[in-house]
Amino acid sequence: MTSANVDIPNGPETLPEAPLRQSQLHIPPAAPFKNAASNYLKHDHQTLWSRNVRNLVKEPPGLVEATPRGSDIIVIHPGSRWIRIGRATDAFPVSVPHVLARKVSSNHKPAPQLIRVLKTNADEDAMDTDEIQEIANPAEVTECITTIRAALRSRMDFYRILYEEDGSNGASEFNEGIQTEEIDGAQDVYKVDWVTGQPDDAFFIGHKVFRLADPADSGYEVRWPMYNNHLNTRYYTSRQEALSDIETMWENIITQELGIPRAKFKNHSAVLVIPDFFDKQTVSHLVDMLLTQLDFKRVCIQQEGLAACVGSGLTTACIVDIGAVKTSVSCVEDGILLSDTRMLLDYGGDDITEFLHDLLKEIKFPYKNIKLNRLYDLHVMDDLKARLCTLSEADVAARAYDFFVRAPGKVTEKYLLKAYDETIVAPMCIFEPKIIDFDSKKKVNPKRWDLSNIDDGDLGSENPTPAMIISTQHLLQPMGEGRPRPNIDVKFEAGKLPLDVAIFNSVRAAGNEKIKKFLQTVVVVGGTSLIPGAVHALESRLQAIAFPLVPNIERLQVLTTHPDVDPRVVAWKGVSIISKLESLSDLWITKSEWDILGMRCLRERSMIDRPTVLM
Ligand SMILES: Nc1ncnc2c1ncn2[C@@H]1O[C@H](COP(=O)(O)OP(=O)(O)OP(=O)(O)O)[C@@H](O)[C@H]1O
Repeated sequence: MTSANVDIPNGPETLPEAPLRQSQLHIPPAAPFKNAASNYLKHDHQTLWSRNVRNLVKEPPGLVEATPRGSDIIVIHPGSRWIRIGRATDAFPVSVPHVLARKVSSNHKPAPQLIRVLKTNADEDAMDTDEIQEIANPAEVTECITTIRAALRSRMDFYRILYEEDGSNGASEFNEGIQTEEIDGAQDVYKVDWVTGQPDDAFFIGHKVFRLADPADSGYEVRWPMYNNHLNTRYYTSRQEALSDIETMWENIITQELGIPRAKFKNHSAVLVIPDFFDKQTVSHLVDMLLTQLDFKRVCIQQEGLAACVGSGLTTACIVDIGAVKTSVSCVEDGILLSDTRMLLDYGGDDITEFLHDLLKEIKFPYKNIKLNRLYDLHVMDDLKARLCTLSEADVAARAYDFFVRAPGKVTEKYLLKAYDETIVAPMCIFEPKIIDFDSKKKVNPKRWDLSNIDDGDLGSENPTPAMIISTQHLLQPMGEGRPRPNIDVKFEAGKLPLDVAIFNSVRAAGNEKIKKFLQTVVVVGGTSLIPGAVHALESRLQAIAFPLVPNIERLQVLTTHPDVDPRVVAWKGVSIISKLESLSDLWITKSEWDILGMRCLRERSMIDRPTVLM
């Protein structure tokens, strides 16, 4: 509106301003602060969350009491190799290999297996597929093995254990002369009942995939949909494909193993256990799938580190979870996982399996035709790893072992094998990870994944944590006067750190005053922590790092779970305990909240950076 006082030169004739107000609505002046008495949106109970929780618990009282608390809660802990799943009231979860074999059309391009071998061991047969693409430089590999052996020898000298210079040569000579023994099917108690896919078998899941004779020949593709802390972007051609496999697997496992019909999923709640350093996009897709496709009543998110801490009966500890593909380190203090302390290491038990395979080939492994991209051969090597490997120097000795190869359509073969220090050199790679070919672990395989179909989340959406930044500081130093800082991928570089150094950096990131507290309770969990001697191996190395650097440290202790508790399921167990707590009622995400708030729910409805009231 033009003011009457303003003179507009040569403008239209202006009328004197009418004595009217701009609006007939009464706009009240702002209330003086001291008189503000409204409680609107000042209390938790007024939020959408609380209203929804109140609505959810408005069930007939008889119904609430009829079943034990937690019997309608399903705890799902997906990993790269295993998924653990069960009702919160179950003593133990069902453990199923997290793998699916899906029928594919005949013109489907098979997925690459990405198994790495040493150049000396690369066999011609394997080379004609595009699987074994990552071949380590033999000179570098030999140098790394020499470094590991030197470290082993100095530890054995320290413990006054004799190292046999000729141990591996002796084993090699023994293995060269080995004859196989054929075992009659009737006498083989572990004989495999091989299955071949029928035309209407669209897929196989879990243990059955290992019994599928020649999946490729029968038109099936074997897929592991999770890898590390994200969807398996190295293996699939799209995110949707991976999610659809996960949905098929989870639905089948819940219906068949837990006996809950699909129609009753809507009466159940799901707790999803996610990695400490999780990939936001992956978590978002999984929550969406649980609420939208699988139709669960509500979903809650818990992090592995906190879960393992609770499962170990502690509220404060530094948790080290050594899995198949990844190793996570994080500190939990009074029921809060300290985000700054999270470390995600890019190695695990599978690297030990591969390295053991390489080392055994060097000493004339008697089963010459082994290929780790065949599931039954992977099983042979995994089994040998579990029986042979040790991290205790006192166990190093030239010993003979037997193992059986059960291949489809063939008679079972029994082999003898002798090994010396290979049994300790292989698992020592977690302390000397230079031997691991990290470049082959890069997230996206450009041969398979449509790069135009990628969003930021598929390439990792979380920023590096302070613990990761501390770990790579030496790489970030300016090279000299006026020279720019190198542009490095902090998460990737921090993922290559030796386990003992990574743990020390994690506790350092908690702050100087807390270092001693966390070093007093370092808890090792995950499948790979089952290697005998792992606790002492870690404790002695951590002491060597921490004692000179931390003043007045009295005690440094590495623990594992109680012998009765399987370290592979301890995180699941912890979540099953948390799920039954009263305090969890604040943390459920319902479908309607997810529809309105989406990813915001993850921030506001998870225990990430929030204390768990353990009562
Ligand atoms: N007795 C054992 N000795 C040595 N290693 C073992 C033993 N039992 C299992 N493992 C190894 O533990 C690993 C599986 O551990 P776990 O079940 O914790 O992994 P995951 O949760 O599937 O994987 P990730 O945490 O990497 O996503 C495999 O590499 C397996 O070979």
